[in-house]
Amino acid sequence: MTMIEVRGLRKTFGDVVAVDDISLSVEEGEILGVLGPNGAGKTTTVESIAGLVRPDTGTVRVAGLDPLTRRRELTRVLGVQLQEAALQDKITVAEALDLYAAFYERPADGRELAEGLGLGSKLDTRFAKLSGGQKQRLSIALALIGRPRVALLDELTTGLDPQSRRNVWELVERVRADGTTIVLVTHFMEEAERLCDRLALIAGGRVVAIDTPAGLISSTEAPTVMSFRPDGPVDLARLTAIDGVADAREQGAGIELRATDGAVIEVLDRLRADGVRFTQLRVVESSLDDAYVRLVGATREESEEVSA
Ligand SMILES: Nc1ncnc2c1ncn2[C@@H]1O[C@H](COP(=O)(O)OP(=O)(O)OP(=O)(O)O)[C@@H](O)[C@H]1O
Repeated sequence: MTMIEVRGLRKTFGDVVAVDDISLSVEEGEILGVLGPNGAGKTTTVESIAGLVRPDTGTVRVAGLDPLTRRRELTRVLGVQLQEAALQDKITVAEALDLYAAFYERPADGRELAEGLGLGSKLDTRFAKLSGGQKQRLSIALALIGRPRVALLDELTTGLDPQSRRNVWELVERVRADGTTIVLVTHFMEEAERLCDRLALIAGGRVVAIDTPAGLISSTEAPTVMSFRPDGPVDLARLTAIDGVADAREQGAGIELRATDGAVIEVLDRLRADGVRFTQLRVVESSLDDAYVRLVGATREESEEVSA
């Protein structure tokens, strides 16, 4: 079942096109990661899904509901964590959890949630006295306390220390196991790869790629990175002439190139045929980070060409 459906979304603020044309859908129980440069339109997209922003054109459905006209029903299915949590300064962590839990028929146990997020010792602390990372974790707890069918998490772990980040990941994995559908905006590739079933790469207000993390990595032309240190000069042109080899270059005392899996074997054959000996051979799969930079970089070059 499709839980979130976004079609032809466009939103401008004066002259700024925040979202140009975005369509995507998220299936029930799926975690969709949203990645992209600052100002790409990620938050505007998520806020449109939450019904907090009115799109200029396009449609949004969450569990079949239009977030703009069915707000009351939507609050029962949707949990939202936005970038900046704002609560009254004097409210304590326990009070905030109780207050939010009261909105829902079947809330999660607030204490348990707080414990899982490392806030167990902060239940009686007032909001104003929490650190930035603790406020952030409280906002995650508040987004999830209603056991929502759909959770929107914007910059889930930005500003959290490594241990807190891992606690949050484990919590998200438990929530996923309950069947919650999640849209998660992140700038962290490790987080995206670990938690997300699919990733939408957004740049310039458009989806430039949407696929599984592995699919994005292998969609690049030359997904393998090979490096070695030769014992003498190497003719780089002879290596780049091999079908499937891209970007052969000198890197310090060695050579680094990108290639398809098949081309790596041909490179080794060519080196042997040319009598080149080498040490420190490394062959690794290119990372999600590489795929991100290449896919987002390609759209930047395109838009520069258009505006040039
Ligand atoms: N309320 C607003 N008024 C004016 N401009 C806005 C408003 N909200 C967003 N924008 C602009 O729309 C564009 C997209 O912003 P958005 O917050 O959606 O980006 P983002 O991808 O979430 O960025 P980041 O990674 O920095 O959080 C930006 O150029 C931003 O300045």
